[in-house]
Amino acid sequence: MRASLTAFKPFQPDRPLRNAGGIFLLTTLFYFIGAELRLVEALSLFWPLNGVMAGLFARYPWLNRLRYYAVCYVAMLMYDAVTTSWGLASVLINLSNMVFIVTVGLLVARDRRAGRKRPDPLNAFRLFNYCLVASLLCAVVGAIGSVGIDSYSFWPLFADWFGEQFSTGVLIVPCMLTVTVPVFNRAVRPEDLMPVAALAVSVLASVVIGGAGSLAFPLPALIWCAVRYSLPATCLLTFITGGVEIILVANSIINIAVATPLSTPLMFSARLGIATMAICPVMVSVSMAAINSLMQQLSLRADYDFLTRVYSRSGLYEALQREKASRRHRFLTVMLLDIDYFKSINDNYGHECGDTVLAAFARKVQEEVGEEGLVARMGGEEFAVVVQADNAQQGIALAERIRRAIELHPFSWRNQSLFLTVSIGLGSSKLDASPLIEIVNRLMAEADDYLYRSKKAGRNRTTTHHERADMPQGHDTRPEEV
Ligand SMILES: Nc1nc2c(ncn2[C@@H]2O[C@H](COP(=O)(O)OP(=O)(O)OP(=O)(O)O)[C@@H](O)[C@H]2O)c(=O)[nH]1
Repeated sequence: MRASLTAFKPFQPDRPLRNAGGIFLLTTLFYFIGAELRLVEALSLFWPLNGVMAGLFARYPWLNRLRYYAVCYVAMLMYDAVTTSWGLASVLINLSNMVFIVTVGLLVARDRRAGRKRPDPLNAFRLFNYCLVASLLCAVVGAIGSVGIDSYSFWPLFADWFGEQFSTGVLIVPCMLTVTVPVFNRAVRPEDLMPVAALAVSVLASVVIGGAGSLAFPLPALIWCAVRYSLPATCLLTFITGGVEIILVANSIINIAVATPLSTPLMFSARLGIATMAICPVMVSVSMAAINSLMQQLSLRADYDFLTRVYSRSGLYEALQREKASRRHRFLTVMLLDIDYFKSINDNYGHECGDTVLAAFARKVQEEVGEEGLVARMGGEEFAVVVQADNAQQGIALAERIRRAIELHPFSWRNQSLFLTVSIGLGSSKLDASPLIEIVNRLMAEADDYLYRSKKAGRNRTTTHHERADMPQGHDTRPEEV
């Protein structure tokens, strides 16, 4: 179910007709929703269309084409032609919607071209400013267009247009840019729902207590959501909270002016307050996303070797710490692998070739070891493999498999095939009650000793303390060498 939802892509660069159809349908749908929320004949209480379409054009940069904007505009005009008697005023009013959509769409597209894709706090703040600029421009055109069909003069209309566009834009555009199919990595626990519960309680408190300050009641709960949930979830919850607050204020269910009746300036102030509040959780959430991604990068950098993508020395010990509980087998084998005459690769083909070969070598070893063992780069051209097995022979057989695989593998470098060999020293023992790290350290020293012997005996071989009788069939019979 999730896979098919993820695979579904409503807009694609090479499907112009489908894109145009999608834009037409979405415009009509959100125009309908906005029109249904109209308090009076003229202006809507909550107008999601501009935020949704601006977010759509911002999310899919290839939609930033005159023809797609035209489809959107035509859909609005057609809706008005069928449902209102605004006549020519509709041309100007809908042009104001387009001003908002195009301004945000183009400004975000410009950001993308500048390579600012990552969710960082500055991007969130930039988005806030883009909505501000787009709302001001939209309000000028919208107020001029509305003067003829409304009893208000220009400035109250301008304030209404601006407040409405700005608040819905700030609430909806981040949502549109981040919305994804949710991923639940583990079962939802009751404590995971606490921030949402706190949010519901705080909105309820706004209704019960009332007054201008009550609009800010959900802020701490929203910040809690930002810390606990993902960026898309935070944007969605912020949007829902802001939208609900606007509707509750407009219907006097949240009474922010106990003594005076609801008027346009009051609504203007409420919308601005909600929009300003909305930026806080989004900024906290993007900060959290940036910190988490940095932490992940740092721990990856520490745990994995950057060049070869296998564990680093410290990463190996971290992984062993995690493995300590699972002793599924009786034996542990530690191998040290050292590429033979690696210096000559650097000397003959250059350091870049040496790096490429090291990465390919690590990949090949990892491929042979599979999921069963841990591969780490201990430094330079020396690697370690740690595997659990049912007996010592399994470890020896794996070492020989790796050695043969490397010997036969053509490492390619600029249309040439280079062949390498590897010397392996091996230590293995029964798993006893000692801590795993202690056993590994002991076996590592043993493996190092046998690696030295492999090198000394002529390289391209595996050496271990196991007697010939213990060795798998078909093996070399040199004493102490497999
Ligand atoms: N390209 C590249 N070379 C490295 C890296 N780390 C270590 N080396 C090189 O690996 C070479 C190791 O050389 P030696 O220790 O003399 O060993 P060897 O040439 O492999 O010979 P034996 O181990 O005795 O078979 C040195 O030339 C190092 O500069 C690396 O990250 N990238």
